[in-house]
Amino acid sequence: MNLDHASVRGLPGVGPAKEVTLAALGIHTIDDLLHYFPFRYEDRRIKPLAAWQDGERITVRATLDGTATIRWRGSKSMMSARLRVDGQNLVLGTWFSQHYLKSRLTDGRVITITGKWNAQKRLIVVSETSFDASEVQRANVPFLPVYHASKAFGSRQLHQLIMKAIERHYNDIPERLPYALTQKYRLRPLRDAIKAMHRPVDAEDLRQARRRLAFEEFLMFQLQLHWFRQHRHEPKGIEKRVPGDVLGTFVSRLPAALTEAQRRACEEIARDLRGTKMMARLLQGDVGSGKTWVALFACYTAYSAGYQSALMAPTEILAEQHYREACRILSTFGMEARLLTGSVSTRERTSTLQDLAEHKVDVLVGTHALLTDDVLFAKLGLVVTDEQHRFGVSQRSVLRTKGESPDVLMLSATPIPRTLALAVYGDVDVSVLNELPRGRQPIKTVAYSMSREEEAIRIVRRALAQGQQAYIVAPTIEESETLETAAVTDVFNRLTDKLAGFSVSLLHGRMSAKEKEDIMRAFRDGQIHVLVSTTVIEVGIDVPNATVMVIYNAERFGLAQLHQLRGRVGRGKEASTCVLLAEAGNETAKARIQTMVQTQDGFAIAEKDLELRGPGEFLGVRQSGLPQFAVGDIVRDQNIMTVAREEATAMLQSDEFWLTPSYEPLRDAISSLPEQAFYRD
Ligand SMILES: Nc1ncnc2c1ncn2[C@@H]1O[C@H](COP(=O)(O)OP(=O)(O)OP(=O)(O)O)[C@@H](O)[C@H]1O
Repeated sequence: MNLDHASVRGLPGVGPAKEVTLAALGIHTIDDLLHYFPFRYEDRRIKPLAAWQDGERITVRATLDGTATIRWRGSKSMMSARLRVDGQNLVLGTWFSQHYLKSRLTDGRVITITGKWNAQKRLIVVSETSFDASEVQRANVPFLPVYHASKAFGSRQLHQLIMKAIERHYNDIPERLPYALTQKYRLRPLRDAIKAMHRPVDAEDLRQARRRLAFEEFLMFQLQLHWFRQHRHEPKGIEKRVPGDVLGTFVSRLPAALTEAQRRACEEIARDLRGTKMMARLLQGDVGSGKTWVALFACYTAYSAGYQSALMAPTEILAEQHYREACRILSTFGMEARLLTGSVSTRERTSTLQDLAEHKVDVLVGTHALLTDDVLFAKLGLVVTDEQHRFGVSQRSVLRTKGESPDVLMLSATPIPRTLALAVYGDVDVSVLNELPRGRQPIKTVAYSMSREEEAIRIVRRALAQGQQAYIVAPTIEESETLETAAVTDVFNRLTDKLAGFSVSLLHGRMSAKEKEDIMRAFRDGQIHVLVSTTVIEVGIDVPNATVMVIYNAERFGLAQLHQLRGRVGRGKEASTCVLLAEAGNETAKARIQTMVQTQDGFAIAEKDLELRGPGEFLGVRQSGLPQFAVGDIVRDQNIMTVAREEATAMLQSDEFWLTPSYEPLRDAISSLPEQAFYRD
């Protein structure tokens, strides 16, 4: 029986109405149903009290000590009872709106409950209660699968239906991987893996099931990716005549020597620009590693071959900073740099556009203002985008159409693991700046509870007394403006009082570009001592005299963001401090803060962040272009991805793959590929 085509309609209990509700979940065939995997599992293994973590959902056998009491608030009830767990330990059980259970909660009765543990109050907020042996047995699975379900079709009901489908069609579940491969990597048969996903016997069972399914998914993905690349039209780049000593000339005019990593990246870029292939290179640098100079080198190289460059940044402040640095470094070569943002005056804009078209401008720096139709280059040969994941997919490609196959350099201050880079950006080459310019000192990071604000302020005051500056950041979402400014204003008002005698200023997303720029400039020039800000300072601001960073409600930020923020200090010769003020949170929140305290390596932090938050959140964007997998996790399962990649490459080159019947399912999968799947830009 072909499960791909078998409707769920044939399953016991599924009539026309159920069919519709299942279809709403995207389940049409039995194959869909079998592959509708839980999005998480509830850990139902009974653990001793000592192993319970605060905030964790736990399952435990408990003996009632006394009877339950009920309190009412309006129509809502709260029922409490003392419970004995693990022998003699007493804890409190609380049931919300479940007063109907009261008559069954009798003194001395043994029950099995599942609920959330509050360690401080020694209290379990109970969500499920099992009274008799059969109920307990039913509930007694080590991992309870939880499915994305609908009101009409609950998670539990879905689970039952899936188990029925497995029972009935176990032998119909086909094998898609050839035997040789399952043997080589000791992968279990697909049917066993599917069964284990829906009802794992233990943790190892689940692990093996996930491994098998992730392998298959990744292999398919890689096969499709490679096959597609082999058949697509490779855009040809334009060979640039770059003088042989281009790097030597560039370096000779710099205010300091390049780091080894910068030098390597520059060499790679020069090689790319000389080549016939269009450059698609990702420059990944940890905070403060000096990406700008490398980007400017790329512009200089394009210039030396007679081409113009465009450098696009996600915010005005950052574009302005790049522009200033471009003027400082590139003017020594007689290069003309111009700035184009939303706040450039019409007159200036008009003259810039004219000069651009007449090739009097060599580097155009700006925000997405560069993308408008009337921005026309005479001879655009290089496009540099900073933090390109902040731009929409369509925005990124517009800039490229302004030249004839221009080379592309993407800067990223969010270090991401290599596998992820490959998955996100596809076929790019990667240069990594994993080294800081000489003379930098490590940043001392401390985590305080919010109640220790005073101590943080003392650290700020000490730095100010030595003529240094400080950043204070309060949590916000750039877009939600009313809330944000209120929070920042609060902190600002308090600090203005407490730091009397120093100049304290406020910076937030609602200010005009001009206001922001004025404040940043004043801060850069040392006229402002303390900058209280929202995350608008997040990207790229470079003020070496700032040595203290205090972050309020640090638990609300992602790790990558905290790392970015912290990277604003420690950019000069003085020692710097970062204070994370955080509310005590759950384990994940604590783990995040600890990671920040322990390491300053952006790549290590990025991996941790991905592990704790998931890739979508890490990049902060839904449109990140990350491929979604049902089971595999591009971060946690990086090794599997690497193996799948190698296998896919080898497979496509082997006769066996193209000729042997056992590879047929994989061959079929390749040909059913929608092409746009790989046009990311
Ligand atoms: N090789 C070098 N030696 C000394 N200083 C350098 C070197 N390269 C860059 N710098 C300086 O280091 C500072 C940080 O460089 P840059 O702003 O390019 O960092 P970045 O990689 O963009 O980091 P971030 O993403 O944190 O902004 C700048 O002041 C820059 O002038």
